[in-house]
Amino acid sequence: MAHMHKQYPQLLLTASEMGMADKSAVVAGVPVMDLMAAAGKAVADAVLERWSTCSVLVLCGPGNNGGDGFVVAKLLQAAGWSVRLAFMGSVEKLSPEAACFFHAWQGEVEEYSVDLLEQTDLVIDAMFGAGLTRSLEGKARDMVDALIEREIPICAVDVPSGIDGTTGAVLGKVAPAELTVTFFRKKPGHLLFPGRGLCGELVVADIGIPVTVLDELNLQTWENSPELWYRDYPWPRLDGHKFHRGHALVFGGENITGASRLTARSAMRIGAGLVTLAAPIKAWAVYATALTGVMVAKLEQSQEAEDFEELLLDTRHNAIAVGPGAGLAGFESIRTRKIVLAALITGRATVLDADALSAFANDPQTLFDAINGPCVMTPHEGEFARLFPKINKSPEINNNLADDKLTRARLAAKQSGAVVVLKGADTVIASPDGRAIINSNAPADLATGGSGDVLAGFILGLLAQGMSPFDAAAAAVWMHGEVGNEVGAGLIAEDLPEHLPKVLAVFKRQYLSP
Ligand SMILES: NC(=O)C1=CN([C@@H]2O[C@H](COP(=O)(O)OP(=O)(O)OC[C@H]3O[C@@H](n4cnc5c(N)ncnc54)[C@H](O)[C@@H]3O)[C@@H](O)[C@H]2O)[C@@H](O)CC1
Ligand SMILES: [K+]
Repeated sequence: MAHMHKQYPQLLLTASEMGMADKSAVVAGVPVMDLMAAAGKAVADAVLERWSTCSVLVLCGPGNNGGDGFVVAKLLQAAGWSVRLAFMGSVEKLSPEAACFFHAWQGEVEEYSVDLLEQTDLVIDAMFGAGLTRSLEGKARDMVDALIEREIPICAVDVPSGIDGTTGAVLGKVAPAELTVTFFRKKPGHLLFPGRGLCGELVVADIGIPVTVLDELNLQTWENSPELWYRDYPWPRLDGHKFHRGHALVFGGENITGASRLTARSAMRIGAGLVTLAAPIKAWAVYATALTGVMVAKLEQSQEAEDFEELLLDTRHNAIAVGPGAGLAGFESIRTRKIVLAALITGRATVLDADALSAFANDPQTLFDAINGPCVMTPHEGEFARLFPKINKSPEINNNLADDKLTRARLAAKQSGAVVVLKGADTVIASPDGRAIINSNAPADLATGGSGDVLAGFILGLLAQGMSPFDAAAAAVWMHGEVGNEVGAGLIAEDLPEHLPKVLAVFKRQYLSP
């Protein structure tokens, strides 16, 4: 990710970072009046593009989000729409800019009342944006309740009111928008659930903030996109050789053999030159029968960990995956731990998933202490809670107001020394150095058994080809989402590696062609 430049459109800004960007824009000579006028115009334009003339109610709040609302109201009225405006707050407390646009509105200013919704076809939600600090109360809350109940189409300014733009948390209740127009850059709350599910279509509008303001901010959060890592993607070289493409090693248990097979096959599909699956002797025949391109190594009974260590003496095994189907019952748990530690002590690139994480639930520190090389952990929420029990309760988590996935993943990466892929519909990939990526292309179809085993395999395959753990994790998560979209409804985990070539072909055409 050496090429990750600050001005990439994928950068995400928290509320305070956005505030700093606004200030820098002003210092650079763009007055707040201009920013607010541009913000309001962007919203009005987006509305005019999508809806035909109708009765619109603009709900303005006490801060600058309301200021944007005054601008929208005036523009829609100028376009011939029937516009009513309701304002909550005191004019004296408005910022000079918002006050100026308030006075420019020549129509009636009404009080908040749910009766206003009677003859309303469309609502502009300019109640609260980045300045929201607590749950909505009183008339604003009543209005939101009524909006939820009546299902009137809503266009939200910046964020649907009640969403914390930094975390995606809902403070109180939120009426879902059909369209959200935000400014300059997306905010994490547009991509993290529950916020993401309430934004509807998301438009990012340029309001005249110069991109150079980003240089002054130490921004560390991006929306996942090939733009972030395609330059480091390990395409096979024409003069290459399978040995240049790495040799991945996967541990497979004896009870659930499908999981590690999916991992191994997925590592091959994404381009690992060779993949060996090491399996206990009891299950060896199952693996050997089922696998063709993937090689199978035998681990003798009750010395599986020792045999695995011996395989690791061969330094050509340059990337290792442990977890899918590794086993947790009785002695299996001890064995899984031994195998994980044997992998980590080599300092080679390692993916830890599923049982490899749960096996350390009682002693996470031993795992974290052993991580001294490139390592990617891929917990889902359950595994995360087992491995990082303190993080879910720590005060950094937005004063316990929100289940802030971004902060949790970052803290976990820092604490463990591994790249943490906190899985879900809004998977977060966090690096121990503080960088984080939110993924946004995964369809719901991916929530199916074995899907995580495939993801572990994609990461493994990219690590084997020499990609750095943060890049490999981001690329694999993105590919996983794309294949999910490619297969769509009816998807089963087995489909994922099989449809990957189609996704790779499109990706290659888009990002590798001259
Ligand atoms: N700062 C700028 O330069 C720009 C800001 N813009 C707009 O300004 C917004 C941010 O403006 P503000 O920082 O004024 O924030 P808001 O407009 O979101 O609201 C802040 C006000 O609401 C109050 N408040 C917070 N939570 C409340 C609650 N639950 N109940 C009642 N009152 C509550 C605060 O005390 C404060 O008075 C952005 O979302 C965007 O829409 C745009 O105009 C573009 C330029
Ligand atoms: K809003």
